[in-house]
Amino acid sequence: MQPSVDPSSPSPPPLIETVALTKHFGSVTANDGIDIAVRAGEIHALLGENGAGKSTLVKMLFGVLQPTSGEIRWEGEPVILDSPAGAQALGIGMVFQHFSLFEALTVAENVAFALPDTMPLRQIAAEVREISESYGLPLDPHAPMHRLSVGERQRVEIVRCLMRQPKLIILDEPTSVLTPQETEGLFETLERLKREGRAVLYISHRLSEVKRLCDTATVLRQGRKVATCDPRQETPGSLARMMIGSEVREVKPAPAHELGPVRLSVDRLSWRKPEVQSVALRDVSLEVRGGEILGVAGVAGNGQEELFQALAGFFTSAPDAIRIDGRDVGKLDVNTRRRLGAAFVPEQRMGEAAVGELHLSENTFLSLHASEDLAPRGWLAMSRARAITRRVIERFDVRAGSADPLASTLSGGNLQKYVVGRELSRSPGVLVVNQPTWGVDAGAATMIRQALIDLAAAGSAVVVISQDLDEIYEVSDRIAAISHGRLSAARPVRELTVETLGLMMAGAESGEAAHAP
Ligand SMILES: Nc1ncnc2c1ncn2[C@@H]1O[C@H](COP(=O)(O)OP(=O)(O)OP(=O)(O)O)[C@@H](O)[C@H]1O
Repeated sequence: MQPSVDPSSPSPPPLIETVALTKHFGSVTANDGIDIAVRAGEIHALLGENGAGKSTLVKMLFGVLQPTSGEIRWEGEPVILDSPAGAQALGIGMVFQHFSLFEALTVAENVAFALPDTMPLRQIAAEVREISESYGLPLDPHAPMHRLSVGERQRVEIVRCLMRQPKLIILDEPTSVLTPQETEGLFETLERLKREGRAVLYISHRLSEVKRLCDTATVLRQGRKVATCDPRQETPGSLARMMIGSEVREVKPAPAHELGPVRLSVDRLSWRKPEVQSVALRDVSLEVRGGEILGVAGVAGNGQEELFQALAGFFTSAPDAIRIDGRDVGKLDVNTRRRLGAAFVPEQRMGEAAVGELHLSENTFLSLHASEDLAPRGWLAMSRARAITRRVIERFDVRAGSADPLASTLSGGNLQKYVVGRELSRSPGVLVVNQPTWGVDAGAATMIRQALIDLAAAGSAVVVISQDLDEIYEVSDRIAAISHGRLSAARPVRELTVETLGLMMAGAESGEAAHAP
């Protein structure tokens, strides 16, 4: 006999639920009594400003961090998630923002590392192919990792996660590294996972994407839950208001100003890093005058990193291939270029721009000791480094648990604010910045972009390398595109449509050449 269904029976419990979940780091309360419920078959956004507590919450759900108090329930039952392996065994998968893949291994070999049992590599390769085809995540299981684009690497992480058949998939800012086409592809995959009855917990600062994709949103502010809503009923503006508690300001364009002389120039620079996976720079030339911002647009992996490294002096070139304020600097190292008034913000905030194990003042010292003379006659002027750090924290609203925290204890977006603020603190004559607002919330992104515009308006030459086309259009006076290591001629922003820029990013020098037969 069929069991009869009682219409008054309660709906199934959420797949995962937290009750008063709390996490303290010393005196910092990163999560304060959070209740969140994620149901099977929904895409649930987790929103909040930088430092609101999103990463802390998902790390507890994946067993990386242990709660100070509160409860996690899985399918209605209290559970203790004391390791990622334990979370995975229950059916929880996570795709982190920073991938953990081995360059020298193939796709299938990388997947093999994440699997609990020993499965023959041939079988793994076959399953990778099957999953990648059925979920619209095209991958060659035998491709070496170092050949893969950022988007393809993320697919490896997702396929690796799906191999375990998770019921809940957590994604931390998955679209920040993707091209618009790759983002579309990812959304289709997530929709399919939802149709299969799996749940997706999705951290993002891109509110228009959240509105389009997600069924529910939980909003955190300063460690507390402030709202649960249906983002489809909201606007990006109303979501931002819930996160911040006030309106997001708009970027103000620079007042009309005269351009000064050329402050940064590159003349026919060609270069290839010894590493196999690097992109060769080919005959790159550019000029930036005082008072202007040159935006460099491009899909990740087209030589942006190499261009940044060339300008910052991570490697040397012919003396006159790069000039700062009329001086040949091609042979000079980064500190000497800094002494000449240049400043640099690399894409990798942790590792390249900041050392996690050091306090912020020590990081300030490391980066500015040459340009700010913080080690006169061998004395370490740490009190000056601390004073600079205090000013940066204040001006850029860096939210931290103490006056001089370890860099590793800052949330990703707050560390980015510190790094950008530190480099801007000296009002450099030349600034080169790679992905200035990566991982920062809408309010902080506005503040950083405004600071770049104000710096140029005061007479500096600024190069902004960014994958975010909205950002490129918002801050730049002229835009060039980088493709396969070649930089197009720069065009004034007013004359450049997104379509033309798209063609330039695809390698057509003027944007029209792509139409040629
Ligand atoms: N290991 C730690 N030690 C001390 N404080 C920490 C540690 N990890 C995080 N915090 C603090 O906890 C708070 C929440 O950080 P969390 O990384 O969860 O924020 P977030 O919402 O993910 O931010 P973002 O959008 O910038 O990534 C921040 O104030 C951060 O400085």
